[in-house]
Amino acid sequence: MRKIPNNGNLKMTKVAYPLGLFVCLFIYVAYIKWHWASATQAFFSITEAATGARRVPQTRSPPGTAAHDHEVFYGIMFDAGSTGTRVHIFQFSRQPGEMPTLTHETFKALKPGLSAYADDVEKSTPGIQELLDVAKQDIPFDFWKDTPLVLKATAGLRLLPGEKAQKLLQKVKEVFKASPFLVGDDCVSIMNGTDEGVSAWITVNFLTGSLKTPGRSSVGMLDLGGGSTQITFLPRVEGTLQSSPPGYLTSLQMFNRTYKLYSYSYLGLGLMSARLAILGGVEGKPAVDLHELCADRVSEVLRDKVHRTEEVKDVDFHAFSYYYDLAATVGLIDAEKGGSLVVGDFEIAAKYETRPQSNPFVCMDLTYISLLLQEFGFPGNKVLKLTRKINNVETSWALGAIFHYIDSLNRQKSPAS
Ligand SMILES: O=c1[nH]cnc2c1ncn2[C@@H]1O[C@H](COP(=O)(O)OP(=O)(O)O)[C@@H](O)[C@H]1O
Ligand SMILES: [Ca+2]
Repeated sequence: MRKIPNNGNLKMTKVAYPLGLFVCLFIYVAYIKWHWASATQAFFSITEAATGARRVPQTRSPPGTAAHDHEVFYGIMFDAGSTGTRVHIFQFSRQPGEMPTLTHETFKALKPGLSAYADDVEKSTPGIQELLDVAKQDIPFDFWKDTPLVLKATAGLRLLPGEKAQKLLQKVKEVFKASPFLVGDDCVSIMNGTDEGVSAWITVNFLTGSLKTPGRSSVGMLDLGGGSTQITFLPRVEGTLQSSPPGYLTSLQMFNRTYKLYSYSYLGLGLMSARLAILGGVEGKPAVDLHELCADRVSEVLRDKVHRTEEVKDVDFHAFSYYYDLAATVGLIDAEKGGSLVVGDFEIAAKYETRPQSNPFVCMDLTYISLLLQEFGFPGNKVLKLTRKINNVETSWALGAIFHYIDSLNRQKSPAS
């Protein structure tokens, strides 16, 4: 029997050291990789369950974004306003480990508002169906069942008797439940006025970039609807916080920050409700100076209704809805692009409005806007930005509200986070 030379042990040692080192290295790398993967997975799973996020090739590339492997998800928000119902279909994209970004919005509006069907709720369904069809065409089939569908109603339904409003919401809920989208029990509701103002503030500040950039100063927002009007801004002056009556300050938590906002919604001071209030008291005598007569009535209607803050003079404000529409109607801004004006322009335009035949309300509407802004505390030389869209997205409360809704879905799925 041949004896195996003993230098085998030496050879084994020579091989074992590098092998052992390699195995250790392998285990270390595998551990790091697993640890990283489970950490990021935990982050994704929060939103994955709630929003149906999944990895797909990009369907619509936002400008300047490479079509990488990333998640896409959608959210549908119906705005049941007092003068019309609108659908906003939002497409979001998220790179691994990053915050979602809004990549596209599809928008469609119908008139009249839901409250017009208060006495015949069945008639409300074709319009809702039509807007749902827009969502079906816009969102790829695979995403339907994971896409949250929500309707929030504003002043029109707030002003209806409770029972009538509930019947309308119940009808919408039936239609939503029969749709292929993700529909929770809270899918239709009347939004409170503060949430409406705060959501619109979130929208403009998200779209102008101030929410993402700490330290960048925020902008205020002014929304003038048909039935109600909102003013929201982030006070910087202690006096504003001290002097605000109860119900005018609200706390918002967003992207790990807490904002103490001044926000108020005036129900009944929307443009259409103001018209009713103004005209209700006009006596049938011929007007000598239409603007003056009108201004007197508007002043009466607004008397002691609006809280004034000194600080609004110093905050940059974006104004939309009827502020925008009226300014565009009389040529103060470009109807497509929007623009800036000073508050006093509304009064000048009201005085010189010479087309009462073509639009009998213009003078009154401009006067109302002018006096409303003065009541808020804006001086005539205050510059306002009038915006309908920022980066191709509608400036409306809908985007802020879908953020909030998706966030609450996530928290329901993952209460510990
Ligand atoms: O998403 C939107 N994009 C553009 N304009 C909008 C949008 N939402 C509401 N508006 C505008 O709001 C005004 C009507 O207000 P609305 O019907 O929402 O009343 P409400 O807010 O008092 O319920 C109109 O000037 C309409 O053009
Ligand atoms: Ca509105």
